[in-house]
Amino acid sequence: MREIPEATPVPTHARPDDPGIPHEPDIPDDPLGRERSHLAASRAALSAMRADVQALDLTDVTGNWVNARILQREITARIAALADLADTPLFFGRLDYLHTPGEADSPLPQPSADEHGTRFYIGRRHVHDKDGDPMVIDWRAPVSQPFYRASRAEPMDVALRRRFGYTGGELTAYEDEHLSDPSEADTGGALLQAEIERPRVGPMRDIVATIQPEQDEIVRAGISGTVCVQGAPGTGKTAVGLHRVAYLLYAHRERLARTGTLVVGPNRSFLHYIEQVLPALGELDVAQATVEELVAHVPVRGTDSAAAAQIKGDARMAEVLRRAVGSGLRMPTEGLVVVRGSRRWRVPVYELDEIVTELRERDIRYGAAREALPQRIAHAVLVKMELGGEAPDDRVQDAVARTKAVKDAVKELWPPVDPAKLVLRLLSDGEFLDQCSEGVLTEDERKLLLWSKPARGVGSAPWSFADAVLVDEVRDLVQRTHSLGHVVVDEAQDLSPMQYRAVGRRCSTGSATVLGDIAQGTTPWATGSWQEALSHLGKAEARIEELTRGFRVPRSVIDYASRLLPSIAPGLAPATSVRDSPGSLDIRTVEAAGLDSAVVAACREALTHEGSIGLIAADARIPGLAEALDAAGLSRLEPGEETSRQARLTLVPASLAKGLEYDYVVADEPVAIVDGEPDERTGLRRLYVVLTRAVSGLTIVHAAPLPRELDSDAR
Ligand SMILES: Nc1ncnc2c1ncn2[C@@H]1O[C@H](COP(=O)(O)OP(=O)(O)OP(=O)(O)O)[C@@H](O)[C@H]1O
Repeated sequence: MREIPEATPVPTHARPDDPGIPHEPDIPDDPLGRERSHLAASRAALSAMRADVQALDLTDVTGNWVNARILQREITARIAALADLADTPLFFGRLDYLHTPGEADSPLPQPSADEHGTRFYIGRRHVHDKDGDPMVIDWRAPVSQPFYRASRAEPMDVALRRRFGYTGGELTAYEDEHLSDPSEADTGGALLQAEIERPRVGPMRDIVATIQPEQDEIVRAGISGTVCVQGAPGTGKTAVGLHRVAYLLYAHRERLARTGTLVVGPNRSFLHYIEQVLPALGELDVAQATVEELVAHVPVRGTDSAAAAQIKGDARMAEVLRRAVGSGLRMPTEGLVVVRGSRRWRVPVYELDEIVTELRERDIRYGAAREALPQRIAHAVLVKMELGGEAPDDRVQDAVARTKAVKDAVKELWPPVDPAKLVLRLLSDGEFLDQCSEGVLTEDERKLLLWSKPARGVGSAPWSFADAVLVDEVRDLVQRTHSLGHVVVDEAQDLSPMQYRAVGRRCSTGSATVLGDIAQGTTPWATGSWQEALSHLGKAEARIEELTRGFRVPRSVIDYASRLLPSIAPGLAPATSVRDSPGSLDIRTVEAAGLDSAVVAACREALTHEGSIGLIAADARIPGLAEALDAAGLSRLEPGEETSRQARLTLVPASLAKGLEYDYVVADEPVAIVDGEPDERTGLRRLYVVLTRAVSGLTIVHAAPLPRELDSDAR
């Protein structure tokens, strides 16, 4: 980070004998020095906390080795969580309250240096001294909230908000806002601005020091409701989603430890990119998966045409599958006889009919009903036994349920369903498909669904990703999918209705955070309305929030990319940019023969700047550009590979650019990016994604004319 001069002189109420400041013999009398000694004392306290945990003797407290191992694992995790990371400052802010929080009505007139509890240092984790008094407060604690939300208009009882600036782990600057002092002017926040504009190297980092009020509202929203965030590129959706997970794990740790949390992202390189954020916030117990991974019940080796995938992803398929699952159900045509010893017990057909009808009408899973059926039949037998003077107990009922007669009847009336085999039959057997989709799908749609050659077995069928989602739906119809406590779905605009259902059943009893941007939807089934998407997710009552303040893309670049909005998402407001620097936008027109070498030259120039570089091109152009870079001796990374100071250039196929960002982006031949998609709107949306990945500058290199939508006169 850049060195920032001290923004504000000595705060009036900070004295060396303040409670938050260690009582050391040589306490510096300059404010920065005092803050540094609080940092040093906090680090010492943290290492004492760590040493305490390390010194725990488990021999007496654990009765057996299983307990000992569980405890040991927890302790190892706790020790790891208490590590003092050199490059993550222990605290980044300070709040001085006017009154002791929780006692807002208390008559304390001014923040007093003698009052404990009025001053809080805000950091990534809680640190306390040997007496248990807090030295650093977790950013997620309620007393930290005003750090993010308080304003001059609503100071939330805060007298002073101080932000700290660090250079290479050293506390080098601070900046104050006296929120309750009407005479102080708004200084704009140079530290905040510098932190936001810091160049990017390596994976995504946390934004815990600079979360903005509108983001904080989403981060701290209650766990019981689902929140959906429509956000323009770079407005912090991904960052907000990850911080929300960290917040929920803090506020509802026990509940979520039991039920689990999951982040769903569009692809592995995206998940690699965000992978470091939660551990940096001290949260390790969060699963990450793509939708493909969630539904990996069959080996996917086939692909669908866009038209076929669209139908397979249509919500109407849920009804087709429901019918398919129920297609094997039979009503009884004859009674059943159970032989026990010398006696025979008969369940007449009308009684079986009643049992089956009652089970069919109940809202339970196919598999659960199938498990209940033998017990119901056995119970009917038991009643007869009692009427016949016998006194059977529960074991007799179980034994009756296991008799061949009952098992045969169950197989006949309620046959087992193998989800993959059922979907295989649906996609191979035209008659069966007709029967299940009567009145739901058109003739043409059915034709699109059928495989050109019926598949012989589950192992060899040409399963596509969309088919795997169908199998997942059937699995859920047979047996309820386990629901997690909270699921975050990023880039959600690209999910099909059937994929929403797949994600939704994984949080059916929990809640979700849905993040996306309609303008960045690049699948043929991309959602046009969040309301509709949320109803497929099973969360129609979710709250929808919109973010438009962009933290990534500089003004000149976002204004340019936003020229595409009227064609790709007419209803959406263009993003603004909070970045002070207007950024650089450079559009170079070259001869077709010189395109590759001009692109290489642009990359070379970009490498003269600090930070990461992304060369983004249509997927079809990637092999050629890889060769050109190799020939020029420029080393390149694959998306998802970590950038370092030595290797900073990533060659990114346009199809994988979503969610990623680079300090400088070189965009190759926009028209090729548009033409790489099945239709023009999708192509322009893909281009919009590509043009909005840059943090500091964008260079566009093209030989073919640019799409006319980018031409300001054509708008
Ligand atoms: N409050 C903030 N302070 C500092 N940086 C921020 C803040 N909010 C977001 N950012 C940064 O802005 C960049 C964009 O954020 P993020 O990737 O979460 O946006 P997004 O809305 O998911 O974008 P996209 O739609 O393009 O995927 C990231 O580098 C993120 O760290």
